[in-house]
Amino acid sequence: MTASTNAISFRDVTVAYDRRPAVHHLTGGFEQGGLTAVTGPNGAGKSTLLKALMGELKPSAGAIDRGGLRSRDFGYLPQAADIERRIPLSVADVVMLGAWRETGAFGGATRASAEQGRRALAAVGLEGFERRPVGTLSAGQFQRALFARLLMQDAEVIVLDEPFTAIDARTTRDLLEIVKRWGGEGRTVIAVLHDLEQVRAHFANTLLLAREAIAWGPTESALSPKNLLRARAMAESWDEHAHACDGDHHRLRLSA
Ligand SMILES: Nc1ncnc2c1ncn2[C@@H]1O[C@H](COP(=O)(O)OP(=O)(O)OP(=O)(O)O)[C@@H](O)[C@H]1O
Repeated sequence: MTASTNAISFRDVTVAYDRRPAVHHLTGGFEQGGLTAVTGPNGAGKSTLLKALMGELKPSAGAIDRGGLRSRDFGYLPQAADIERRIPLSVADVVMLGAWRETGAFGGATRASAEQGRRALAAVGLEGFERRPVGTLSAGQFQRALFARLLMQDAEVIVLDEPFTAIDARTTRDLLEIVKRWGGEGRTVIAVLHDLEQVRAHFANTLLLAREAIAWGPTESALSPKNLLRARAMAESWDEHAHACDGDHHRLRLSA
């Protein structure tokens, strides 16, 4: 992968909580256009990596080059648990939030954006749900509404954190089609996923993360049995009380 084909590059990036690295000395790039999966064991730093990419967390070392992309070029769907669903918003409200670029922070929906919102709801199979409070939706329906919002955002880079976790098979299938369409349109999609069969079937590139990169490249080779074993071994030997990263280039301290 050459630098010129990367939309976003990481150079020796470490992201730490209380000086304990969750992502450690990560170097590599997300290819421009197409689908890249981020996978790895629990606690591997996948969500942390996305938060750093979105600018929500600041690396304690290294640099992220977003290749001139601005924050408005990114559409981000955090993990379900991170999203507050008890606020009294309707499905239409949630979807129209994706149009803020056109409507402005306090502007009302234009006729064009309202029509776009209806099309987005239809695309995710939620016609007729406009007035429903989001709190009354099933998990799958809520995820569909959030995908409709992403459709409205029309972002160049779409960042998804476990978009199909706790989502029924039919919804997963429908939303996966939208993800594939985004890739086909030349958008860059970066998705944290646990289902390796899904990754192998639909994602050309994969970052296999175990706090550091085990592999980052074409999915077939990134998810080789050898790499998967190594990722698991790394996870089993993580010492949650590991020493703080002192900025050197050693790997994470592993317990004996
Ligand atoms: N806000 C936080 N404060 C302190 N430690 C955190 C925080 N968020 C995550 N961590 C720790 O950082 C490490 C990486 O967490 P992260 O959520 O990024 O992993 P993940 O790969 O997304 O995990 P999972 O697959 O379980 O969602 C874990 O050890 C986790 O406990």
